[in-house]
Amino acid sequence: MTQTIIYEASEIVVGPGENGLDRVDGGAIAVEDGTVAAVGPTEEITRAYPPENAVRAIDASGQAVIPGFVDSHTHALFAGDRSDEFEAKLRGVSYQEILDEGGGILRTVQATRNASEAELLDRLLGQLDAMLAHGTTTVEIKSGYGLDSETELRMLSVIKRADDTHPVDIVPAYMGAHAVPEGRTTDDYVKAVVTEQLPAVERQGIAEFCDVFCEEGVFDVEQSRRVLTAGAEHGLTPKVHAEEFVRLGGAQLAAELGATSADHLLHAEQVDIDALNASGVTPVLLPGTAFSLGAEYADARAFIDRGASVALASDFNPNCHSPSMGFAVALGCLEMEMTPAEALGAATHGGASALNRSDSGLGTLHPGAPADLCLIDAPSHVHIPYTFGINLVDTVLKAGEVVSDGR
Ligand SMILES: N=CN[C@@H](CCC(=O)O)C(=O)O
Ligand SMILES: [Zn+2]
Repeated sequence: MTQTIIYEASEIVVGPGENGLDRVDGGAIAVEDGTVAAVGPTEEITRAYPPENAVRAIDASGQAVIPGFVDSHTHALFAGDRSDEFEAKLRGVSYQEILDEGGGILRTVQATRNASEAELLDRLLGQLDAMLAHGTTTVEIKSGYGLDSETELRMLSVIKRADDTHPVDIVPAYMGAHAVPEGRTTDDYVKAVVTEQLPAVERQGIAEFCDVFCEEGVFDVEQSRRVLTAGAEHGLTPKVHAEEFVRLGGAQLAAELGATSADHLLHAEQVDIDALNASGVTPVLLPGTAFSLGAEYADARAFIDRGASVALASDFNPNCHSPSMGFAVALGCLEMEMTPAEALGAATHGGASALNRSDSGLGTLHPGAPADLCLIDAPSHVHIPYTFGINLVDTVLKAGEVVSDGR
């Protein structure tokens, strides 16, 4: 028996195709065993999969169906509250001035070290509820607010427990090299990451990726190379925070190491784009960060026009306090000259490639892909950026099961 059939949708966004993003107007989608069995025009699909024979039949008249968002870059697990820094930034204090005075990441580190595992889990589950309600069905979450073995492992353990209990799939990334803890030199701390934290992270066996903040005043290219090379020796795939505030060389490092993604890239140049393309590194663009910092946006057109398949992610963190992928899509269109189809593709199958998960069809609704999808209260995907500031996500299915009913 067909598990679920969704029919009469105004539009179904299927995934990348010959002309960009394939869509079906007046479409239906059949789900069996948690995956997409068939997608196409309603008449054709309902003939093969009659709604009366399905366990669940959803009339999607007036609604569009899109793949669930794949948010490939977040720091969603943290304690504390940095809304006062938001006000300071509005008064003109810079992100790096705040960090230099022990605020920013270092303040979240203090709060996270002081939080119990139960408190952290409770907080993360709340964030995941918000993400799911906004249509995110897969999210990458980094550690990096511990900066010592004990708290980094605690963060990863909380990420795993949340993944085990919450419908949103979590991809765990270790980011001990997120900042240099107070009282340590950078080289001394890199040594601790390489000789103490990484072996412990490997023994724990939760993290899949290793990320580093390659940035002026944080970790330089050589230090970042040491962290990522050691991470790879401990079984972790590299990712790089690159060219966020200045052009330091993180993108070239990502290309050299064959990283899965290079993220931020606000100051990347043509040669960096070409190097990333040549090495198959997915560029992850984070417009919410530029928006909240009042910074220049990454040049999405330069990437796309050079043939890169970019990802858009939320970068949800205490400095960019929105987990909404719909908002990232709106910024992609309104501030980065992306078309709605490009932005939605970047937020779905683009995210899957930034997490090494394209092979499963994640981020698409092609037959065989996981049935992770959202019904939205609008007739087409164009309404997602067009109706910025409003959450259009109604029902969400994860692996074919209804996990959020839009209420
Ligand atoms: N740039 C470094 N890390 C985060 C910010 C984390 C924070 O400010 O707490 C980012 O990706 O934007
Ligand atoms: Zn980040």
